[in-house]
Amino acid sequence: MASMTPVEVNTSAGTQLAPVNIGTRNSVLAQIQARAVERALKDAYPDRTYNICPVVVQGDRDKITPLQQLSQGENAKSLWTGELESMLESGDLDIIVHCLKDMPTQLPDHLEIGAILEREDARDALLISPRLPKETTLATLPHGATIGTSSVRRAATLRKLFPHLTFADLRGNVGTRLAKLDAEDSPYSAIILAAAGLKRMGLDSRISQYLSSTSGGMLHAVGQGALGIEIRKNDEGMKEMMSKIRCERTTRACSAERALLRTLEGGCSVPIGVETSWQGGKGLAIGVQPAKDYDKHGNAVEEDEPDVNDQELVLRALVVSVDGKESVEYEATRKVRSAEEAEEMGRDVAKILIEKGADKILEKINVEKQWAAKKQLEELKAKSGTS
Ligand SMILES: NCc1[nH]cc(CCC(=O)O)c1CC(=O)O
Repeated sequence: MASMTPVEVNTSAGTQLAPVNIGTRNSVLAQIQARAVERALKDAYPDRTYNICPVVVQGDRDKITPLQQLSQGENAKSLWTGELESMLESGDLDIIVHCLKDMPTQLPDHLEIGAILEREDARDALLISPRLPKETTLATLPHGATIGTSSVRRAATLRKLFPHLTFADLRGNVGTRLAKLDAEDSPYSAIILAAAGLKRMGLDSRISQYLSSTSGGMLHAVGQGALGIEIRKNDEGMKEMMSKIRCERTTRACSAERALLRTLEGGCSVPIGVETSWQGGKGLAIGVQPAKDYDKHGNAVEEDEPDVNDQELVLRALVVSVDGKESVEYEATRKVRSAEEAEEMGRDVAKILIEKGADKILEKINVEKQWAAKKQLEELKAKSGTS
């Protein structure tokens, strides 16, 4: 089935290009995202046909092993993307739709990001147990309240800012996590999820507080809220199609974020938070202008955007220790005229964070992670009766 260039198929209607096979995880959210990409492609190429192919991946199958251990070492790459990437490499798929946040910063040799689409809300969101008042925020949660999250970044940042809160693991797709929050005997007072996923699923009415540097002091994950499309490097046909649906502003911002993460050598499970915005342009050189403005309901305010080349990218980044006691933070502002220049900015900000002590924080986390993995392995062996 390998199709490095579009295959021509003979039908009664004449010669036709083969359908574009779109790979996706099989969760509800993943399939909504795949349909959004299909729609964008259909708009640009109405004459092509499209096939959405949902695939069950390892990360969705294994719900027992703690995420941090699952994503150790070589597993880190394959957990959410491995099976789909094999199908892309073999030609069974032509593109894979990913949450950019779940994509490793280093891709397999023959694959690349073909396009990054316009970003949905990049922020994290706080959702409150139905037992608590809807207007509850991080700051007004009761002392000792338990927050459900499996994200080291989210827990570490919140430990730093809200030491009165406690944290417990919470896994599963968005629907499962909401059900666990709402359960009568739920151990959680609140959970934190990406606003983007909730908005895509039409569940944003559940959000009690949108979190950002100016609300709750939370920075989001690298690439959060954006979709990344993976293609084969040598697939010129797909490259051409991708160029019609990419978003330059999002591509530059996320390129800076991903280069920062790559330089700090962090996987998706390390406590690095970022926030990017664009400022200036159109004679608005004074005054910060967020990448998107949001009204009081959390909806993006549409306005004429200035030319991205007239603007400056603001990149803020935070590295925090797991206990929340140590952290380094930095913010840079720069004109970036291409994705490559944005990557350079990301690397430069990473170097400054390292100079400020980020390497020591990350080194300690890696040592602790290896120790925890070793301990877990020993426990498993002891349980199964082998030595
Ligand atoms: N960690 C899992 C994950 N990966 C991407 C999203 C959805 C948001 C996005 O597109 O970035 C989520 C869920 C969440 O963090 O709440």
